[in-house]
Amino acid sequence: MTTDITTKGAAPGATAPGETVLDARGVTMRFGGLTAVRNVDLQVNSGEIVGLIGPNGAGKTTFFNCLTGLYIPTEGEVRYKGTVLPSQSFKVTAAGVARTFQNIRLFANMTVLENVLVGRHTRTKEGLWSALLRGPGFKKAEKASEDRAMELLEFIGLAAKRDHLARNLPYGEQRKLEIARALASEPGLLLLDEPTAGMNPQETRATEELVFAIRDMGIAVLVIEHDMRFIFNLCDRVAVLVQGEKLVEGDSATVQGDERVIAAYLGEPFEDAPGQEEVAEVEAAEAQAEASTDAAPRKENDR
Ligand SMILES: Nc1ncnc2c1ncn2[C@@H]1O[C@H](COP(=O)(O)OP(=O)(O)OP(=O)(O)O)[C@@H](O)[C@H]1O
Repeated sequence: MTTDITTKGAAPGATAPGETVLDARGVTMRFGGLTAVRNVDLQVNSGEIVGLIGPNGAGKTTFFNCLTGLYIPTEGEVRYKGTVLPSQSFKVTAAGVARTFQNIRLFANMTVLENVLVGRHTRTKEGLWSALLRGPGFKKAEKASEDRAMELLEFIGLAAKRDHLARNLPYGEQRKLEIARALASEPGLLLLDEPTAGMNPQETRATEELVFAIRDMGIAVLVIEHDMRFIFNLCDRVAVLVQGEKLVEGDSATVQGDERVIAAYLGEPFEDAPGQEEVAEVEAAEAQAEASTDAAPRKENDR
């Protein structure tokens, strides 16, 4: 892991301890007749890493999109540090909520450093176009921005590759660069959508450390991930979405042991051998089924 822990001061968007950073209430998102997210409440507090898990199509990304202004929820309200979030994504980023995407969305033909600088556009007066066109305003503010961008690249371990084109980075480094770009907007809350997708175990482990380091800088984190080892190692709290609804929320041990979560998502029914009561229950049910089959007249096509 190349994360430079010496850069680990409080981040500019850091949140005071004990503050509720994200407060989503009754969030519902319908697409025509399909309810992708139904009446979901979720809070993230300062200093927390919260996981959002669930089967494919459960509504996790749709919920993220409702938090970040990509979708306007059909019902419900999303507050960031007590204020209702605006409905446009660039305003949400400016308010202090940054995200990464399931499918990497870097500027492939820009350098590593330029990608991070673009992420800073909500924090510079010059704005996105000036940053892209390198106009006079941008030149003036360039030094301070570049220093901050380099700090972030040091933090994620990509400083040595500042001049490489983003498209030439290995996949795991592209994912890290996305995180650096999100951090460049100085968020108080970072939303990560499947940050370890496609990573090998070493890269996943390094990402775990990176997320802990981000949390330690005072940035709250909400993360969607299918890698359960990653989620249960990392998160203070985990919420489980199934068919758009929040099924369970709790610490890792509670969620891992919840039979509804096992049945709907984790898919490993029992860690231990079934107890005597369960064996007796199954035997009784089998005996009853056998008796009723013998008694019932068979239908033609059962033969
Ligand atoms: N823009 C959209 N228009 C219509 N239906 C949508 C739209 N976006 C998502 N859906 C549907 O909403 C449901 C939830 O999708 P979503 O992508 O949020 O699930 P997910 O939990 O993130 O899945 P995965 O783990 O596979 O990424 C799915 O049935 C999906 O097809």
